[in-house]
Amino acid sequence: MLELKQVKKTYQSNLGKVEALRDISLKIQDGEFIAVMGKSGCGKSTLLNVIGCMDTYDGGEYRIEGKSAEALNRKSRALLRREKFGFIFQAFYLLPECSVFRNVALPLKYRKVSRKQHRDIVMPLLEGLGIAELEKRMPHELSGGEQQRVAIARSLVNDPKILLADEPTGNLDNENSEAVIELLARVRETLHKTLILVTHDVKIASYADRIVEMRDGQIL
Ligand SMILES: Nc1ncnc2c1ncn2[C@@H]1O[C@H](COP(=O)(O)OP(=O)(O)OP(=O)(O)O)[C@@H](O)[C@H]1O
Repeated sequence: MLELKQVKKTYQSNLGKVEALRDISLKIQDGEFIAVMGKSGCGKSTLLNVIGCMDTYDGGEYRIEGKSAEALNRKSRALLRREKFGFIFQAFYLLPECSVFRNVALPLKYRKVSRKQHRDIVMPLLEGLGIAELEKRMPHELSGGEQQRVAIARSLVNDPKILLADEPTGNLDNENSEAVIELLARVRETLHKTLILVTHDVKIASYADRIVEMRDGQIL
């Protein structure tokens, strides 16, 4: 379970202080699918970054399976991030010079999983997501929807419990958006993941169990 209690995050910029998160309290149960919605600048990405230990917070409390995220140093935070979370972004962030297979296998390299094992881990994932035939293609040879499917495979390769998706359909047309959200919903269901997804799109959010609506750094 993930639990945030009155979490605060303030950015300092040239223009002064920005209170991106103001007393956010939220409990997310294992296996839940949550959509985070709200106007541009209301703090959705900041919330996702704090939840995924990509960013620190400066007030309140955040517990991951009962453990406080505050006490963690940089290295422990990075380890926790790698072990527990899979990330999916609007811009896919595939490495342009690497094949589909190598993009998906990349997180295994960082975990020092032997090369021999890469195929046994990556291919079933690609098959499950219906993209095994794309394994040798380069990212520029893929459609947006295919690129996002590859990014989803990469997010799953370390078998994280929690998937964090920031506008995963933001760069896709309607047809591909629907295919990607249906895939994410199926992955979450069959692999028993917790899914937290930021979206502007009401139709995409309607797939979630619960919608969290934000405004000016707060949950409505
Ligand atoms: N690194 C930063 N430095 C200063 N201010 C920041 C920084 N990152 C975000 N902000 C500010 O914090 C607030 C929340 O930003 P955030 O990106 O979380 O919003 P968002 O709801 O995800 O927006 P969008 O839908 O446009 O992606 C905004 O006012 C933004 O300008």
